[in-house]
Amino acid sequence: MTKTAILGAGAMGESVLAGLIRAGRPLDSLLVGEKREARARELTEKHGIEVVDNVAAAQQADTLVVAVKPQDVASVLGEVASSLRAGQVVISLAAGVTIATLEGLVPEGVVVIRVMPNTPALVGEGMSVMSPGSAATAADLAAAEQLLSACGRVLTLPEKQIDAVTAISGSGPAYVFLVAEALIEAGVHLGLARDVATELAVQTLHGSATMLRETGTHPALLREQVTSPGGTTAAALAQLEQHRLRSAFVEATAAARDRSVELAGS
Ligand SMILES: NC(=O)C1=CN([C@@H]2O[C@H](COP(=O)(O)OP(=O)(O)OC[C@H]3O[C@@H](n4cnc5c(N)ncnc54)[C@H](OP(=O)(O)O)[C@@H]3O)[C@@H](O)[C@H]2O)C=CC1
Ligand SMILES: O=C(O)[C@@H]1CCC=N1
Repeated sequence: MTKTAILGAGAMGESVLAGLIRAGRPLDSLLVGEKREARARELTEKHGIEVVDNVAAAQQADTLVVAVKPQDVASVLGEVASSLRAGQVVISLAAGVTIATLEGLVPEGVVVIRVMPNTPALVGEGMSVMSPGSAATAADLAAAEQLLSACGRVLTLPEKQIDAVTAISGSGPAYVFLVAEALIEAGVHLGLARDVATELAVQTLHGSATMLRETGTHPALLREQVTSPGGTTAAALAQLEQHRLRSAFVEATAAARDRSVELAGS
């Protein structure tokens, strides 16, 4: 089996790592590049994974998943560049780091694929969008898709859409977790015990997402089914409309998209 190394096992890198392990990827086909001793020990204890330095990871792996902060991508790829060889695949998860920048940081012939994942990869329910670099073949893309599909769903889109993708699915889990938090707090405000409010909110989010996925019905129709004329839901939705929830999402995602564009220039 080919070897995959994850350089930078923070929130996103560890989510991908855990997703791959959960999907049954053999531990000896995975490596992590991590410079901090204590974190390396923690990752080995938690996942049973071999942790090495970035250069050793680059030498041993066929595919490198770069999951460091956008501002650290250049230094990490600079560190491993002389160990990279033609045909090796570099998958960058970094927001705002363009394919052109990535290709300028690796030797010619190294395949670059830019990916925007999200943290539900941890439980095999991630959403990843891939944009192929100029040297990527159909076989490289198929292999990357196979790797990422262990962590959830995968789409391939042109790079020009990646900033918008980042705003919707990359950052998206944070919006959903914020909604969960808000619903739980609202339940507590209404007098429910916190654990009860949490169970109600989490199962309602899970059930609603499953219903969207399994029925394929438009969310507006599903919302109408909940909204009895003159009832409780109509009263609540009127408040959410008055507080401009829809335009808050339009403005929030535009801000995320703009920040992704801005990161490309930094
Ligand atoms: N978090 C998310 O939901 C998403 C993140 N991303 C992208 O993933 C990337 C990582 O983000 P996130 O996980 O949130 O950030 P974190 O800060 O949680 O993770 C970055 C990791 O990189 C490690 N690191 C830093 N320098 C090096 C190095 N030289 N060699 C090896 N490891 C190094 C850090 O280790 P240490 O702590 O020891 O410094 C840390 O574990 C970003 O580029 C982000 O844009 C993309 C989609 C979603
Ligand atoms: O907040 C960020 O910049 C990263 C990219 C998408 C989600 N988290």
